[in-house]
Amino acid sequence: MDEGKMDENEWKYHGEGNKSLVVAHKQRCVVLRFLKFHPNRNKASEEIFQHLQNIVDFSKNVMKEFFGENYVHSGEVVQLPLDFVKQLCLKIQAERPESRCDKDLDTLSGYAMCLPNLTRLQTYHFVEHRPILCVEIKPKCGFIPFSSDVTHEMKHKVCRYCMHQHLKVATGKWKQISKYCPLDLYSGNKQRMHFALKSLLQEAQNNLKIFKNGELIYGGKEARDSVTDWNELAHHLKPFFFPSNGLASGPHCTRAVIRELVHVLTWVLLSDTDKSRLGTWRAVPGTQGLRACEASPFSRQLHCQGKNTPEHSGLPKGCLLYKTLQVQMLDMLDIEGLYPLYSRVERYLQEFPEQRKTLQIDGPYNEAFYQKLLDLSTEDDGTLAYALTKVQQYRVAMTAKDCSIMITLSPCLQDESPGHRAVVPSSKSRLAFSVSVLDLDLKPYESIPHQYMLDGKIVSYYSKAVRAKDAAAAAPPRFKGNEDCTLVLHKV
Ligand SMILES: O=P(O)(O)O[C@@H]1[C@@H](OP(=O)(O)O)[C@H](OP(=O)(O)O)[C@H](O)[C@H](OP(=O)(O)O)[C@H]1OP(=O)(O)O
Ligand SMILES: Nc1ncnc2c1ncn2[C@@H]1O[C@H](COP(=O)(O)OP(=O)(O)OP(=O)(O)O)[C@@H](O)[C@H]1O
Repeated sequence: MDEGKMDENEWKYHGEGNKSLVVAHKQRCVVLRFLKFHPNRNKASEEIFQHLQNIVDFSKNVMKEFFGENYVHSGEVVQLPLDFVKQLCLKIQAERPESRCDKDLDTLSGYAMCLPNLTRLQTYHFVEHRPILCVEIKPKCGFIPFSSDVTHEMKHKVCRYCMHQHLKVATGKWKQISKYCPLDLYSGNKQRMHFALKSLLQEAQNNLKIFKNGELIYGGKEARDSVTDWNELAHHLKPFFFPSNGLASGPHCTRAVIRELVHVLTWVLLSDTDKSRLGTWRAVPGTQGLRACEASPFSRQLHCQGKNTPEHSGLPKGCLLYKTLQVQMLDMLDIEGLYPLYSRVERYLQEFPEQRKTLQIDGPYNEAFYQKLLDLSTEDDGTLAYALTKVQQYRVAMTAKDCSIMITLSPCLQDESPGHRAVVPSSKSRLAFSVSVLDLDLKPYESIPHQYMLDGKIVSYYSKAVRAKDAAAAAPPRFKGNEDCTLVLHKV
């Protein structure tokens, strides 16, 4: 990329999260990722450069080690002409979702990250002229805390995602509770994974997006605009999964296409595409914390039928879900066990603020930082060193709990050899695929008190909601439902 000759018309709005905004090049397979800030809270250019460089270093020196070379794309920091950034900001403003406009793109520093566009196969060159489908999944935390520091009994039964759903619906972030439960997706059991993926397709929230040829075609909508149109989706997907046969349109075709998509995604998610030496790295021995979640509709349905939830069938050790889960499990103490250790570090820093740098709170995220994360002991010897290691491991685990998995699929042309690319042996079409992980920015040290507060809020809201539901179920029949009420009114 020639940073000297940048034209905003060659770029288009691609997407954004809470902290960054992404634009994609119209011809080439690259994106620019800018930081966002609350209005009037812009930082010094040097600070922004350092922050972005830290993101790149953390990705290269830490996350690549944990996830494996193949899955992580670290990108590089680039300096852009300020005029280009300002024009780009104006050009894309109208396309930004309203709910994200509380923050503005950083137009003052001129720094951004340049990354491969992961919604296209990772060729990093010019756009390939063959259709490309990309499914982005933000799977969230895939285990139930196993720490003995957990005080809320509910946290041993119901996963955080399922509990959080209730609070999110109550606060209006989403319209309805999703049937998706991360524990089903991470179970490695095909039946449970199919259920999880179908649930994501029914209620995408911010956990599922589908792109076709780099354009968003499904998900990524705000609560008020989210309409699940499977017929339209199936129309987009049909050429990928049923390229030659003449499946008619209509509900039968829609179901067949969705089923095929779910099967292919499950196959890809379970495939071991990383041959790096780190395939067997484990945060926690055995299957600790991997039980089913009581709130998952899949488990509840089986429970009603008097059956047990099929246990996880075990994720293959090289697959991205397995690696993500292992990194998430660096959170061995849960926020309840971690918070007192954070307070220990915080007390030390209050007394010796100049030590912040030595302790590598804000980087550098180098080999030494990575090595310290490998100490998995949970014997608290009362030292600052122990507390610091657990705090840093927690930050890394939280990062893995919030990352996204990108799966790209593209049909192999007839008689074409896939070359170095892995292929889904789908019966209807041969699809070359690649898998990668994105949004691996280390969570800030400062977010720990917020995590602690939020955890309490999620559990107490959920417990209250469950109690209210139980009370309603136990109430005399005339208070039970609308029909009963109507009858009483008729009598009057
Ligand atoms: O706390 P959670 O689980 O709600 O996660 C936040 C995400 O909400 P979600 O529940 O996925 O809708 C949230 O996503 P949205 O902005 O809601 O799309 C962010 O990813 C946030 O991370 P950060 O503060 O921007 O670094 C996430 O915050 P962290 O907890 O990962 O810091
Ligand atoms: N390299 C990439 N290639 C293609 N699309 C990308 C890439 N990086 C980000 N995106 C898209 O942009 C969106 C926002 O990016 P990202 O998740 O990094 O933002 P964020 O603000 O850090 O997220 P969060 O809300 O989790 O903090 C992603 O969900 C994804 O759809």
